[in-house]
Parts: sequence; structure tokens; C-alpha cells
Amino acid sequence: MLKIENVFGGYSSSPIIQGIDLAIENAEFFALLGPNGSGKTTLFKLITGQLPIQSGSVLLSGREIPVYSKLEKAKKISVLTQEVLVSFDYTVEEIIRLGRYPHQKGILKQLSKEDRKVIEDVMEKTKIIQFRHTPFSMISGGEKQRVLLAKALAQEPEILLLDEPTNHLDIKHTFQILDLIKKQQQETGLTVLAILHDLNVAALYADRIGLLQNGRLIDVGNADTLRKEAQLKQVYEVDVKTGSHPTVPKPQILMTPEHAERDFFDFYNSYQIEKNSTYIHMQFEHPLRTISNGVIGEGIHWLKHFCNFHVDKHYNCADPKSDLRERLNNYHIPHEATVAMMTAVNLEDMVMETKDINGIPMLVIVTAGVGNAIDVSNEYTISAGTQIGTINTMVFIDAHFTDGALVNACITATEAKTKALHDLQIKDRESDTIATGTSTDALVIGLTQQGEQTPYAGSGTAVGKGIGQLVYRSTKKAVNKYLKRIRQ
Ligand SMILES: Nc1ncnc2c1ncn2[C@@H]1O[C@H](COP(=O)(O)OP(=O)(O)OP(=O)(O)O)[C@@H](O)[C@H]1O
Repeated sequence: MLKIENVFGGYSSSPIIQGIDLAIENAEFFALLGPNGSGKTTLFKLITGQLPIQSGSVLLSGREIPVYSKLEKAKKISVLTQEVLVSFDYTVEEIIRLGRYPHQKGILKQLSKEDRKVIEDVMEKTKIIQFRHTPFSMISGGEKQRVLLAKALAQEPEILLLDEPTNHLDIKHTFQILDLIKKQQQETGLTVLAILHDLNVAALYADRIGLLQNGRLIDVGNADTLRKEAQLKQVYEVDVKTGSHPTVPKPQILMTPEHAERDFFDFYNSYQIEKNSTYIHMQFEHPLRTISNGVIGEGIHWLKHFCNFHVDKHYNCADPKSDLRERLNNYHIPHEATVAMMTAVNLEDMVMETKDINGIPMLVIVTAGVGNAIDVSNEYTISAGTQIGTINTMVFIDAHFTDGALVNACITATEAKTKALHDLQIKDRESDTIATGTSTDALVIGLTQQGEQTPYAGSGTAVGKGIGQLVYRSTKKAVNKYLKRIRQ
């Protein structure tokens, strides 16, 4: 265990590090974060003994750092700093050999069989074996970083101190190096203390993080500590918003630049609609904040294109995502900026309604088929039908919603659709009860994010009522058109 007890120290009598207490457990990955000049490197230098401690103590396995001899210390701690100081033009392998120095015995310090094995092993792991005979000066910054990590690992330390280990690395090599360090931590019990600038990388790799400001640790905790937006804003003086990684249960931080202010635009003059028997394509001049379950563009995004493609009623594609992407490509619609859904109903029966509700412009587009109408509250299992039956709803609003209000809007729009089916007495054929929707309904809510932010869009709000009324009316009309067509 590395124990830092009330440590003060720096470069002169006025200390940079001002009373730090921190215990880093064995086999822990601890990330030290903080803005430039906050004292991260200085703290490292106090830990390694490069700088004298003015007061307090640093204990390594229960013993004070200054008590260790240089060799003893090198077996315990290895340090990877940003400063690449290699005075002679050693080859890559020669540099890594230096890492074995603390383990070599005798006056001649010959490499043992074990030393050679470790050197081969770390060169393999850090993927630098192909450079083993290349002079260090002739490899790139990123490759140098990997060589120095290999040297640090060759030392077989208990604790690895890393000062910005991914400084020169591209994203592939950043993740490769950190994955490797993480693996060492998990498989060999290596303790890692790393100075990191990238908060998102820290959130993904560190077990705990410490936030340093003006030489003081102002917070220590797990990755969720990075969800404290106000604290990050105060420390880094940048407007941040925290979200979550979509697949890893860790926070991710998004920075808002000053130039992010957007010019006001007129909602009704900001879109074009193209409609034919193959597709409906709504294109907005500016991206809208969207929430959707569309085949393409699902989730929460900023998107400009909203498409509803007609497919055959027996459509049965193993990979609808690729299929829709190809369709979008054929019409030169960028799939990466699009919500796309599909329907087997006749697109001529689309209903589009616009209305200002309480001064908030709204537009709703619905295509509806109810052949697969389902009462979701019924217990029977669904048999895959081939009926035309999807209600696709697009709701565009000139308002500014929080993410919570976006979810509210989904609920409101769904309630309105269900009410329309209720009033039209649309039934689930299997149970002969009133249907609540169809088996494959799709919804997109798009917001201009203009005006004051609204935290709610439920049925108790004016904007929620507006969504409800427009979706209800449009759904009813679209279903009636569908019923009329199938009766013909
Ligand atoms: N050799 C030095 N002599 C005197 N003061 C120094 C020296 N090195 C750093 N400092 C000062 O100590 C303070 C902390 O510096 P330090 O390098 O520890 O910050 P840091 O958090 O590692 O910053 P960065 O993120 O920019 O690397 C800064 O105000 C810096 O100017």
C-alpha cells in the first residue's frame, strides 16, 4: 500500500502540495486528475523522492520512502514520465534492458535467463518487438511511449507511476496501452497511479480518481465523482455536462465550447419535405435534438434527416439496419445524420399537421397501419404476423427540452396514440380487446432547442397537451385513411 500522510512540499519554502492525505490500495488503479499547474507532477516527485518532503510522510509497504535504497525503491516503484531523456542512442531493446537493472545480481550485472524472458515478454505485450534493434531516436513519439512503458514493466514493480502515459498516442494506441496496463493490474496485482488529463479515459480505467486543485485533493472517489458537474466546472473553468457511456456503466464528460451558441432560426422555414411512394424525407436546415427508436438513429442525438421508407408487406430482412442504410445511400441521405424507420402502409396516406400551441410551433407526421394492433396488457404470446401494421410518428417542436422532457414527450405521444386507437375501437384480433399500439411502432421527437429550457413535457404542461392533441388527431386521421383503403 502507498500511504501519503499530510504531505507538504514543492520547489521552495512555499509548498505547492498542501497537506495531501491519500491511501492507494494494492492492485488499485488510481487516476490523479486536475488542471495544469495543480501539482500532479510535483506530488509524483514527492512520492518518488525526487523532491524532498517538507512535512508529512510517504509510506511504501509501511516504510518511509527515504529509508529505501535506490535499488530497493526501483524494485518497488517504476515511473513513466513525460520527459523522454535518453542521452545515448540506445536501441529499443537496450533501453528495455535498463529496466532489469534493479534485478541483476553481481558486480557485472549480466542478464539472466529470467531477465531475458521478462524483456521478451514486455516487448511482446507492448507490441514493440519489431523495433527491438531500431535506435530509440528513430521511432515515433507514440512508439517511444510504448518502449518506455515496456522498460517500466520490465522493472516488475509493485507500483507503476504514470505521468500522462498516453500523451503522444492516437486513440488506438491510447486504448491499447491502457488496456495493457489494466490487464497487468488485474492479472498481476500491479498498483497503478496515473496522472491523466482525459477525464473520459480516467472514468473508463480508474477504480478511483482524485481531483487536485491548487495543491489540495478536493475530492476522491470512484468514477461517479466525475458526475459532479458543478465541481468539474469550478475546477477546470469549462462548461461540462456529464452523461453515461452507452455500453460501459461509467460516466462520460462532454465539454461545451463558448462558440456553441446557435443563431435563432424560424421553425416553419427551416425544413423541407419530400414525399413519394418510396419514402418520406423531412430535412431540417439545422440539426434537431432527437429521441427515437428508429431502426437508424435510435437513442438521443442531434440529427437533420427524418425518413420513413416504404417496404413490402412481406418484408422480412435479417439486417434492417444495413438495408435502410443502403436505401439512404441510394438517395444520398447521410445515414449518420438520420432517423429512419420503415412501414408497409401506403405513404400517400401520411397525415401531416402543424399547429402553434401556446406560441410553440409543432409539426406531426403519422403513417398508420393497424393490421398488427396489439393490446400490450394481454398475456398471450405474440405470433409473428405478416399484416401491414405499424404506426410511425414523427413529432417536431420548436422548443428546448431537457433529456427528461424528451422522455416525457415520448410518453405523451404514446398516450395520445393509444387514446386514438381506443376511440377508433381498434382491436387486438387475438384477444378481441382494444389495442394499445401495434407490434412495431416507431417514434421520433425532434426539438429545435430554441428558447427557454423546459424540464417537463407531460400531460400537465401546455407543450405536453399540444403534443397529445396533435398526435391524437393525426393518428386518428391516419388510421381512418388506412381503414378506408383496406376496405376498398
Ligand atoms: N522545477 C520547478 N521549479 C519551481 N516551480 C515549479 C517547478 N515545476 C513546477 N513548478 C510549479 O509548480 C506548480 C505545479 O506544477 P506541476 O508540474 O506539479 O503541475 P501539474 O499539475 O503536473 O501540471 P500539468 O498538468 O501542466 O503537467 C506550478 O505552478 C508550476 O509552475
